[in-house]
Amino acid sequence: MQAMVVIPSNGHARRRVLVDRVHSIVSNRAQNGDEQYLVRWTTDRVTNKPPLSWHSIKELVRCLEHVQDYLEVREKAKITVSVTQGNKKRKIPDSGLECEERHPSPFERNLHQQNETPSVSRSPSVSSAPPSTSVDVFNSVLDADEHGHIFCRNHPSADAPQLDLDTVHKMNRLAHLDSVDKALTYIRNEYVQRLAKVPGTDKKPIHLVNLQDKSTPSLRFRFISGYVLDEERGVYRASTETQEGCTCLPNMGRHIGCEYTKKCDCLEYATVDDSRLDEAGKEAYAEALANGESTMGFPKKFPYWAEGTKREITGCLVPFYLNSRRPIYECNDNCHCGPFCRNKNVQFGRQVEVEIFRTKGGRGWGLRCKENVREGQFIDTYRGEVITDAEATRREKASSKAKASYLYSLDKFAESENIAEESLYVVDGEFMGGPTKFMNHSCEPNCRQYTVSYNRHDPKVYDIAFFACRFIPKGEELTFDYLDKDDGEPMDEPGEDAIPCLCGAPKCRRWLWT
Ligand SMILES: C[S@@+](CC[C@H](N)C(=O)[O-])C[C@H]1O[C@@H](n2cnc3c(N)ncnc32)[C@H](O)[C@@H]1O
Repeated sequence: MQAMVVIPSNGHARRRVLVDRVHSIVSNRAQNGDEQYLVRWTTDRVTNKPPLSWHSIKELVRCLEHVQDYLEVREKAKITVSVTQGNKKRKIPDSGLECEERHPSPFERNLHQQNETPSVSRSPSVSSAPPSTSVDVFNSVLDADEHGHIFCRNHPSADAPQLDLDTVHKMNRLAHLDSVDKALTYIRNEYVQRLAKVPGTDKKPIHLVNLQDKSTPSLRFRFISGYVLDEERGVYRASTETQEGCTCLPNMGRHIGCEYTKKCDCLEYATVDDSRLDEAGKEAYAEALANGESTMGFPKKFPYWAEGTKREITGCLVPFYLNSRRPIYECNDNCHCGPFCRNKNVQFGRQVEVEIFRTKGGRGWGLRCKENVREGQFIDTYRGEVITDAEATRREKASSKAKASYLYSLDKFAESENIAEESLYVVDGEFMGGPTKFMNHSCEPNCRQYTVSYNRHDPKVYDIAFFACRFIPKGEELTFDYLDKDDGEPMDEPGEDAIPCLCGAPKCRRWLWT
């Protein structure tokens, strides 16, 4: 049962604004040394006077995504204002309205500079509530439930002070003068806390550093450790029955088990190692290829350096794979070879301590390593929602070309398996994914993306794994070539809305996307 209570606007530390009912944050102000934000509550009415109330940042700890959205709009509006000063026209944040330069009215000033005694929202059900001239709650009244969750009633109150959204947008000119540092710190701390909960961070942490400005990556992003398939729109993996495991046994030693590549079923589609074929073997292989037959029984290229080679390169990609675009087929959970099989690597996840950092050159956030990385060492996979091609096109159209793109097509086997473009899947790492979301493009990259499959019979869902293509010293930014171009391969002619590349490499192709 929810209790009708009077809620001090900067009340008890445990009181929290109920995030499910919040529409957005629409303003900010400084109040008695505290930072406050104007919450616009959801309502089923179409109105220019929705429920609004001021809250201390402490009460907004469950709504920091909304606060961050507001601060982003506010920051952009600040830039717009400074760019357009001089022609006396201003773009107003959020509303898209333009207004002539004007001075705030005394009412607006009052809204922003109130510093009277603790203000109180009025509830008709609380008869003892003192009459108040407070303007902390507008167009409605606040309630709280027994858990201290504050929410606004979903019907108008003629009793409450009135405030419309146009006035809020106009008074936001003053909001730009007030500090939002506390909110920025809360947002950053929240992000850091979330980073600490990402699976695998106990062994290999993910850090966050920003020496450029006070921003934090979006809190709307969710860290995930595996793909999230959009099953509602028909995205599925091939059935698990097709995910046959191999019959190699564990701990059989070098050149036995999966490394005895003639026998490992998982390597059926891996590249044949023709350097290990004698004349008769070469002939048989040519015949198998000509007849489109399975190459099972021929020795295959094993993807990783195995034990017995130098300890420091064990587990790294061998040059054959490193320098080619060949898919890597790893063993899977149905295999008999067990967890220590040397053909299992990427599936265990990130092995490198990384840092998300704000880049200097206008490329937003980037990712760098906190330890030296060896040539051929696995770094991490790209994660996200797996969506249909149609859904990816819809999302792409809905956002501008200049906006950061996080879409990654799973088209490796399209040609060989004759999969039509519209049947392909796409990984979208914008709203959920891993730290590789922050890897920027370079025309001379230090990492490269590889296809890693755990089910050779599923050409539509596989992992995209990043490996170092050369030694990367600790602290260097991790980059890959978004277009996966070969050295010297030219770009298409840039169109009108082509995006310039800011990688700064000597051999930069100049365009990120043409
Ligand atoms: C996958 S995101 C990389 C992370 C991104 N920097 C961020 O802050 O979230 C890709 C976007 O980063 C930016 N970007 C990456 N590499 C770039 C480059 N070399 N030049 C310009 N922008 C780049 C572009 O906006 C691109 O759409």
